[in-house]
Amino acid sequence: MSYQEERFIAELAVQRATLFTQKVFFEKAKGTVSKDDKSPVTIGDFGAQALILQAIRKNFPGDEIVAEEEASSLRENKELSAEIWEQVKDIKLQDVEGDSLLGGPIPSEQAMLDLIDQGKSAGGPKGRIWALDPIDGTKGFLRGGQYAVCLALIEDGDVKVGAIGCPNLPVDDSATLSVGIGAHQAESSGNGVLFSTVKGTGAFSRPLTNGSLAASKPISMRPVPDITHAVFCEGVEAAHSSQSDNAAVAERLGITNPSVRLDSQAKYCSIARGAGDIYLRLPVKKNYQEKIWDHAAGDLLVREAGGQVTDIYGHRLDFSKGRTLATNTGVVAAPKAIQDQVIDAVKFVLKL
Ligand SMILES: Nc1ncnc2c1ncn2[C@@H]1O[C@H](COP(=O)(O)O)[C@@H](OP(=O)(O)O)[C@H]1O
Ligand SMILES: [Mg+2]
Ligand SMILES: [Mg+2]
Ligand SMILES: [Mg+2]
Repeated sequence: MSYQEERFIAELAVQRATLFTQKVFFEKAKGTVSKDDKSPVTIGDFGAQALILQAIRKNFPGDEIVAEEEASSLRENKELSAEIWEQVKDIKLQDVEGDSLLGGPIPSEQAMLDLIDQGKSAGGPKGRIWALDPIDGTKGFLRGGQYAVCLALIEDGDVKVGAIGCPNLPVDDSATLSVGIGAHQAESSGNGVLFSTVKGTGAFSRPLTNGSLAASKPISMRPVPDITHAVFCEGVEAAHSSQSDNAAVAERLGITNPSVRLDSQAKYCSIARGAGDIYLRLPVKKNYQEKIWDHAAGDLLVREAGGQVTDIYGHRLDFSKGRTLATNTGVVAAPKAIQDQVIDAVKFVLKL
């Protein structure tokens, strides 16, 4: 199977949802509510999920979907639901054919809520399962930093297709990243990248547009002949990944370059295009299980760009265990040639 149709729909759906998130990004009030686990969700997360699930349901009605958000809190919060609908109802690509391929405008507020609730699959080892993170890095989104719209197709536990929209990453692969990117910078025309990949075909990027897809170009990780010159990409939120253990691993490897800190799967995207080399996500809480939607697309993108992605023990991420990576702990992503060296340093620091 070539997955060309899946890839095209995924790219276009992510592009349209990203347009929506950008609109919310520049609003002062983002309709933030706190979920049961105390993490934030916004108008941007809910709306992007509705738009992408509409596109999947229209084009691949038999597939299952594992998505991060659900609509129960919105059904009780009529005001927020109405606000989201107000923002979602007019979203369309300036490409009539493409927009109708995705299902055109969502017909009603009720239809929007029902779409948001279409992502409750339990996941697992069999069949075609889409994994969606409508906004990854919601805290970055709220801070005015990096965030990403992430979609992957998993078939029989194996990631086959990935598409990631990063509205605040520079189009230029080698541009230096500013982490505390403000609304002013984010609005500049040089930002907004759509990454995509199909297993066995390499990794690609293109500028995000508000219409049809721009031309894509292949990307790859950069060679690291001397590991002491490598650059880490790591998270901003200290509660999601241990920054002190990360620093200890860097020291063990002799790396003195400062880390590039950014929220979301923009970290996978950055190392996949050679704007950084190593991404470590070292556990903070002992029993935290990583979510499949936080990693599926990025895992394939990095591997297709010449990297390896494992957990802290060196085991490949296993997307067949349900909604979480239940058998993995943490993430270590690096160019293939140096991955073993990085794992050795991680094991040393974490005393594994
Ligand atoms: N204790 C924890 N350890 C690791 N990841 C966590 C976590 N608590 C929340 N997360 C996840 O971290 C993601 C953001 O990652 P990062 O810090 O790399 O930007 C969040 O995605 P969302 O923003 O989609 O909720 C959330 O799923
Ligand atoms: Mg979240
Ligand atoms: Mg996420
Ligand atoms: Mg999210």
